[in-house]
Amino acid sequence: MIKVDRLRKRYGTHEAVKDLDFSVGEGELFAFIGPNGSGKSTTIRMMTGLLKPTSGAVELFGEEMGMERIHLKKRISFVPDTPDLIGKLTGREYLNFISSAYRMDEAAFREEQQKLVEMFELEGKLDTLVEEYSHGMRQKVALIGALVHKPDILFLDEPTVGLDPKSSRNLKNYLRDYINQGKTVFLTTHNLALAEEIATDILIIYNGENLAHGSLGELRSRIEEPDATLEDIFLKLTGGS
Ligand SMILES: Nc1ncnc2c1ncn2[C@@H]1O[C@H](COP(=O)(O)OP(=O)(O)OP(=O)(O)O)[C@@H](O)[C@H]1O
Repeated sequence: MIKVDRLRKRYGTHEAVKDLDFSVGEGELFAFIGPNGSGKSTTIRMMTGLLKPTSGAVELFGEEMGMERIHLKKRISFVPDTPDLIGKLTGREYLNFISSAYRMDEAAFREEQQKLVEMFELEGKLDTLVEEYSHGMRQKVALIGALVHKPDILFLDEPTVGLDPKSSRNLKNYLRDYINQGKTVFLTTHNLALAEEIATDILIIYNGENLAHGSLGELRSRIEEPDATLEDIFLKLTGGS
């Protein structure tokens, strides 16, 4: 579903992402973790065709991804770390806009929207202007917009930031079901407990480079601590105490 090949990004003289190589298959949840400024958002923006790589390539569904690849973009969703929704629309108008942009069947849209609105406890709040929503409510509407058309690949940059504990848990369960249906999820997060619980594959990026990659079990073997948590592994490999 995803293949990243020697991906690099330079901002001026700063090498933000250096020679990243990995792939993600169907039914996998790939957790991309790393300290602040390590290159996660830069990578995810290149993967979703929002930022041009300095060199290297990203393939989605076996085809090279790029800014103009609309037919690939139709099959994915991306929720950035700070979703920039249109403030003068209500939540309902925003979701209707998403539905028409993705040419969704009206009945399928209504049914899926209803499920997601219940999951995030936004009943009765969809007719409020987005600019009047709290940060968490905006995050929820952005997530509903990303999930409602059931993309084949879901890219999430820090999806649980701003969500209350119940919504975080509901999202976690939703993502688990989602990959069980053969969909693919690529997420960045500082919530290592969440990544430990649901990721099938984990990559730790450090200063733009692949520091470690594998399943939780493989990462535990790498530091020779069979009972280590992902937090233990992360801190050990990135030099934390
Ligand atoms: N538009 C830009 N121009 C110049 N430098 C940038 C730009 N965007 C990011 N950077 C730099 O690239 C590096 C990687 O940033 P990036 O936002 O990808 O990190 P991140 O891992 O997502 O961080 P965080 O966990 O804090 O969100 C940082 O050193 C950052 O300062």
